[in-house]
Amino acid sequence: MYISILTSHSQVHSMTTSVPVLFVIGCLPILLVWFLYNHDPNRRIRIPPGPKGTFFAGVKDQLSSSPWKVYAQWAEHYQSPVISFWIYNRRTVVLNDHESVRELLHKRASIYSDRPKSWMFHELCGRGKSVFNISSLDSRHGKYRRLLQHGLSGRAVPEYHELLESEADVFVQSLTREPHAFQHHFRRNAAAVIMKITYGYTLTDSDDPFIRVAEESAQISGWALAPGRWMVDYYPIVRFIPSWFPFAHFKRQGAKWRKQLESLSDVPHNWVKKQMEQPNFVECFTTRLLRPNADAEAEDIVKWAAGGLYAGASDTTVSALTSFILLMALYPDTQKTAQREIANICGAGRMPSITELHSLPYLDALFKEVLRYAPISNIALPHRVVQDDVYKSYLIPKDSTVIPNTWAILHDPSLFPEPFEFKPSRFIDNASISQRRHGSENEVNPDPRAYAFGYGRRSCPGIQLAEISVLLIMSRILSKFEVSLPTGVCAPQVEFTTGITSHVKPFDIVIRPM
Ligand code: HEM
Repeated sequence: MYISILTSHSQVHSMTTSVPVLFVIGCLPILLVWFLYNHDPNRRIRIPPGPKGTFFAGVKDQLSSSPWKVYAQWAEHYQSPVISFWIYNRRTVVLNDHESVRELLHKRASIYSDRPKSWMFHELCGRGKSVFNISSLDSRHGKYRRLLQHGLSGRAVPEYHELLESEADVFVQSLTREPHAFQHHFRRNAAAVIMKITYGYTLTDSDDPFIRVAEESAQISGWALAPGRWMVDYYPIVRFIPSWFPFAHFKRQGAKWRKQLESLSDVPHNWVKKQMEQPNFVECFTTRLLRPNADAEAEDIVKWAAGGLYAGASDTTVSALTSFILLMALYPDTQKTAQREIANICGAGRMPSITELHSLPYLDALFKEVLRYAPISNIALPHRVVQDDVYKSYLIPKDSTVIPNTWAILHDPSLFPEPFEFKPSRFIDNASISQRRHGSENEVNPDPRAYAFGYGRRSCPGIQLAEISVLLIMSRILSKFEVSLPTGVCAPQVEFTTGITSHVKPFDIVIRPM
């Protein structure tokens, strides 16, 4: 009976049209609940807001030479410190405030400490194992960190005091002879210290063959890592194009750079091994770790960890010291206050020893203000999140590149009142230095080192060495030289270079021995 009713054509027709209608009507309450749920701004989990960009390139063409400023403007525009957008096919999330950075990069470091993959640099150039680029999921990452922390820890750094002091003396002599070449002297000082610590190698002159090797590697790495330059970084499928193919220039270039980088990184390592065959070789980071019968893997780990030291140290302290000396010319009162403090504590005309540096609170504040005002790494290095995560009402999708906007944090007026003023006294006025070091969340003028040296499991392992090296050279300059603008020259606008490490753009200054 039931079947016979259904076989009637008209009845079948009316049934087939009414079923979907009934279905939709039945679903309406569910759809309504879904709509309300998803459009309730308090409950909806959504991707952080941000500009859409174009279909192919995303926002790539909207990023100026100072992307950190653009990110900060977008954060203001979208009224959200966490913003997101596409650069080509890569989801990028920028953290513009200290709260999101602390919560995600520090507290959830186990999932936010990976690096985004650069197919050109990591795979084609074979640099995926480098300290800076290795994946946090690779067991080598932890091994590198342990070796570096051991060689650069608070206990290890005092072993380098003698070296730092004697190289600081060389620096003072060079600056007295050629004051205009101050940047060159900063660079030589940084290289001499790190080459001795890492390889036990004594620098000959500025045209030293080891320095040339290191600079060449850094230059090639810069080209291979240039954001937006290599299509293979965004569309990795193209890596399968054969090298002979007319449009496969990137593959031929990658293979060439791979060979060059391999032989360059072997130069200092093989030199140390040769030294170790001599009875009186100089002890250093590499010799302490190389065991006589170490297997190839263990030796390779030491080689890469040592390579990370030069890469980390060669340009960063140079940037801090360049900013410092230029700012001294612009802020003579600050310079005088720091000079008075040194004269009071160490005696007029005497240069502080390394152990005296900790009794100079104004110098310490000056160092912090240089790091804050002119961050060396405005956007640190990019991190990658390895799984989907939810922060407040935002979904941070797995594989997003996560960029901490250190510049925005260090210029946030709620953290650092009058952020564009250069004012070292901000770190002395309210509380003692020790209280600030691990300050509370809502503190005003917190210690900028918590941001300037990066985040989570990727934070800079060289912080202690960097700090003492920079403070020492600053103190030598302040106690032996007077820095000023040339007579009759108005104070120039402070501008910054772009790149992984940022510098204050040089302008004319006069450096006179006192
Ligand atoms: C004032 C000087 C310095 C500053 C401001 C600085 C800052 C930084 C920053 C921002 C990062 C990236 C952190 C992140 O990804 O979150 C970093 C990483 C690193 N730095 Fe430094 N650094 C300085 C000096 C040094 C020195 C002297 C060394 C070595 C002796 C060094 C070795 C490294 C290494 C090996 C890494 C890579 C860490 C990793 O990816 O696991 N840095 N540094």
